[in-house]
Amino acid sequence: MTTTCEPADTRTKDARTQPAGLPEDELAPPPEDEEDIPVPPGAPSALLRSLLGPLRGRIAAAIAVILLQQAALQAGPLLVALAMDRGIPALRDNDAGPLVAVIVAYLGCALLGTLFQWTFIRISARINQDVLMDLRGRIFRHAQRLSLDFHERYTSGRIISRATSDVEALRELLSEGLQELLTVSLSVCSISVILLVLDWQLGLAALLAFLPLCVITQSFRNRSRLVYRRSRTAAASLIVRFTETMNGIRPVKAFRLEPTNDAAFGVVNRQSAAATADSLLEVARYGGLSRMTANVWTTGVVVLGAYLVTDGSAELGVLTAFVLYLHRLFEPIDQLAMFLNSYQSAAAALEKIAGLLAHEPTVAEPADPADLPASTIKGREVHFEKTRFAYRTGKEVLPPFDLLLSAGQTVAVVGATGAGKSTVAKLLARFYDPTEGRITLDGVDLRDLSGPELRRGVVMVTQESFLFSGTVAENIAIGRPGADRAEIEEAARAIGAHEFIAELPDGYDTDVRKRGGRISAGQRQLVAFARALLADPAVLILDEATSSLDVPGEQAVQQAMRTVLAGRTAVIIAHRLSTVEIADRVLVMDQGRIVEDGTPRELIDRAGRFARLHRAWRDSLV
Ligand SMILES: Nc1ncnc2c1ncn2[C@@H]1O[C@H](COP(=O)(O)OP(=O)(O)OP(=O)(O)O)[C@@H](O)[C@H]1O
Repeated sequence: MTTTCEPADTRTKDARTQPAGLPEDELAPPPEDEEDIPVPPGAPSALLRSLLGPLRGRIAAAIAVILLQQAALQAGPLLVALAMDRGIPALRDNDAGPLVAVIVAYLGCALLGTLFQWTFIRISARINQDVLMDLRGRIFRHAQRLSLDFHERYTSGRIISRATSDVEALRELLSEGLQELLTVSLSVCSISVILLVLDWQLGLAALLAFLPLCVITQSFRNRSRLVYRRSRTAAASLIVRFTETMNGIRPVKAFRLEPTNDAAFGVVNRQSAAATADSLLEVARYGGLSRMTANVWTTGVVVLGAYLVTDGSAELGVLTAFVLYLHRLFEPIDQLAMFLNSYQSAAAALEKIAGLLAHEPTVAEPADPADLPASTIKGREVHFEKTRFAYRTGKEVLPPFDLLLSAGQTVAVVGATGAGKSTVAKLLARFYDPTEGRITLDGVDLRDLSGPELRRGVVMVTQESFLFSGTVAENIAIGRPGADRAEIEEAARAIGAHEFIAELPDGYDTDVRKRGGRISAGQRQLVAFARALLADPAVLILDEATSSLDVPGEQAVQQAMRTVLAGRTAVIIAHRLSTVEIADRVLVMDQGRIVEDGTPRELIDRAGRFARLHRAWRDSLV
């Protein structure tokens, strides 16, 4: 029933600006519905603040250490100037003292610089790890909290790309970019001050270079922002295509979809490559322009310096230090380009992560949860009161719908495909909330029940009987976390699953591997029933698998159903009419309405829709 609603074309105008050489329709970013998740203004910066806020102390320590490292580093050329203008003249007068002092100071600074650099890397590595761990945890927790309607349109691949490739973009910024930014800004500030102190005229002439450099940087930022957004979208599309294909590997094999998928993957792969190439082109353009500006400027300053030295208004040692400092001033421009590269990529990633984290679940936990009334019996009364429901994108599936199920009743719901059977079940399991009206459990609105209370109240066993990676025992224990081995085995025995589990290579400790590859569909259903039996809910919903089992398998499942349903209120979406025989009541649905309602016997005698279905089924058995 899971659908992926991909709007026809959500490309932005800018995203359609493609580089030459590849066909335009291929390079357009794949249609994505991410525009459906608006990013509230300020959300990315608020997220960043909330991530860095708790680490304020360590960040301050990192900045202090990098300041000290810069001081040690920038002292180098000053000491060279001192050696040339004071040390060497003193040596000519047979006084080696000043030169030796300068050499010792130079070596000391180099040693301290290395030490501070090492300390900074240690502190910043811990900050990075903490931020990334926190962020990954938040994405995982939030994605789990989000409602089913969200997951139906925001594919799992996209969530994975938020938690992997987007977090990776942030990691790059934090682990390399931030250090570069701190080093570059500190070295630019300290060198600027030194240059002005050494010679204010030359210093001013050198610093004027920042005017054209700022213009070039701003233009790079504006141009690259769009390219990086495109690049993040393309990276997500790659992961989406990958996960979708691997999740659907069985239909892929069954329909020999490999060539078609190869072609489709090739398109997103090329889109991603083109986006990355565009971003690198921007970096190269920025790096080239800024370096050329810096070189032209350095030449001009050296010419001016040479003139001042000839004029006698500057010393040669000062000009030498100036040239060394100028080299250091402009050298980090390449680093700045790399920083801006990681910054833009991380900003686009942070925007997408912030959008996901700001999205609130539509099926929310109640602020003031209510408890279910105490009951002496296992089952509870279920009441759909004037319930209407429409999926986010579609027409109304349930027109005003009223249904009362008494406690302990086993109800089978039948009807043509698309009649709304699963929708009724999913509303009762509170996967969605009704658009209008309410659904109550012993008179309490499902919306007022807390998560744990709802889990005790209603459990749904879905068609796929999904098994998580882990052992068979762990899969059964999902029904009641903390259940001991005896309880797990008791549930399996009651369901009739013990025999086949005992025959598995490691019995209950057999790893079912991904999607229970090692056990059959019927056995998977039995494990799912044992899980439900252990959960012991008041209301159990079974969305019966459509796959036809062999006769012994079907009988085993029928028997297991009787055990698991005993005493509780049960709703079975019945795809096999044999299942209906264990029901007290049958509902026939058509276009979201109940068109027949009665015991199986009554409906067969009434000669209506169910009777016709039943007759056809009986005839097919002979
Ligand atoms: N997630 C969804 N988003 C939008 N529309 C949906 C969604 N799930 C179901 N529908 C639509 O709601 C209607 C009822 O679907 P539902 O799955 O409840 O039918 P059903 O009786 O259970 O069918 P089946 O026997 O084939 O499982 C159908 O028209 C279907 O297309």
